[in-house]
Amino acid sequence: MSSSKKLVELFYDVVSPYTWLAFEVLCRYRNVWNIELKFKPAYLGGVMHVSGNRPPGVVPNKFLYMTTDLTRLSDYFDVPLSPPANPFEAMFEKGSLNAMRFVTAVAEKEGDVEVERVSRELWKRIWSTDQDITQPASLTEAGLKAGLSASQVEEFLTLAKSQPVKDKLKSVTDEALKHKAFGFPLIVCHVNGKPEVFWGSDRFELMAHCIGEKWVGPQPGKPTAKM
Ligand SMILES: N[C@@H](CCC(=O)N[C@@H](CS)C(=O)NCC(=O)O)C(=O)O
Repeated sequence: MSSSKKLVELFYDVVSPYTWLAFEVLCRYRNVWNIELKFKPAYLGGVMHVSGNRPPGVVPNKFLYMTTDLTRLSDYFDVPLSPPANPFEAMFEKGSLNAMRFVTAVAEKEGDVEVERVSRELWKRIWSTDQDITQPASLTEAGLKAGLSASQVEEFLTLAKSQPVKDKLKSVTDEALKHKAFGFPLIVCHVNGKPEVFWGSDRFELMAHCIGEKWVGPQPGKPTAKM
C-alpha cells in the first residue's frame, strides 16, 4: 500500500441490505479515491446483541418505511436489491452466521477479489433473488458462481465449521464493537492515525469530506443526474 493511501475498513454482514449498497459504492470508489479498501466480514447479530440494539425492522412503521426506502435506494445506487418474500424469516430466523463463517473462511485463505465476489453472490441470494444462504448447498452455489473451484468450496465449507474460523469471525465482530458499533455498515476511515467511524450507506458525502476526497454520487464513473 502506498503510504499516502488512507485505510478504509468496511465491517459488514450480508444479512444487511444497506451494507450491500455501501459495499458496492466502496468497490466503485476504491479506484477513484486514494484509499485502500479492507473488507472486514463480521456478524451483525453479535453487534446487535452486545450493543443492546434492536433491528430497525422490528418496529412495524420503520419496517414499512425501510421497504420503500430500499426500493428507491436500489434504483439510486444501481444495485439490484429486492427484499425476500419473508424478510423476518430470512434475517432473523435463518440469519447469516453460516454465511459469514463461510466468508471468513474465504478471507483466511484467499485475497480480496475472492472475498468480494463471494460476498456479492451471497448478497444477491438473500437480497435480490430470495434464495437461502444457510445451507451448504446454497453456500456452494454462491462460491461456484463467485469463481471458486469445487474443491475450494469444499475446503471453505469444512473450514467454516472450525474453531479458528469461528473465533476469527468473533474477533472481527469484537473489533467493530471496539469502534462502538451498533449496526452495519460500519465504515472506519483511518485519518492521520485516528479512526473516523461512520454508520450507514448514507454518510459518503461526510466521509469524503473527512478523508479529503470528493463524493460525486453513487456511480462515480457515470454522468450524474438524470435530467
Ligand atoms: N441510514 C442507514 C441505515 C442503515 C441500517 O438501517 N442498517 C441496519 C442493518 S441493515 C442497522 O444496522 N440498523 C441498526 C439501527 O437502526 O440502529 C443507511 O442508509 O445505510
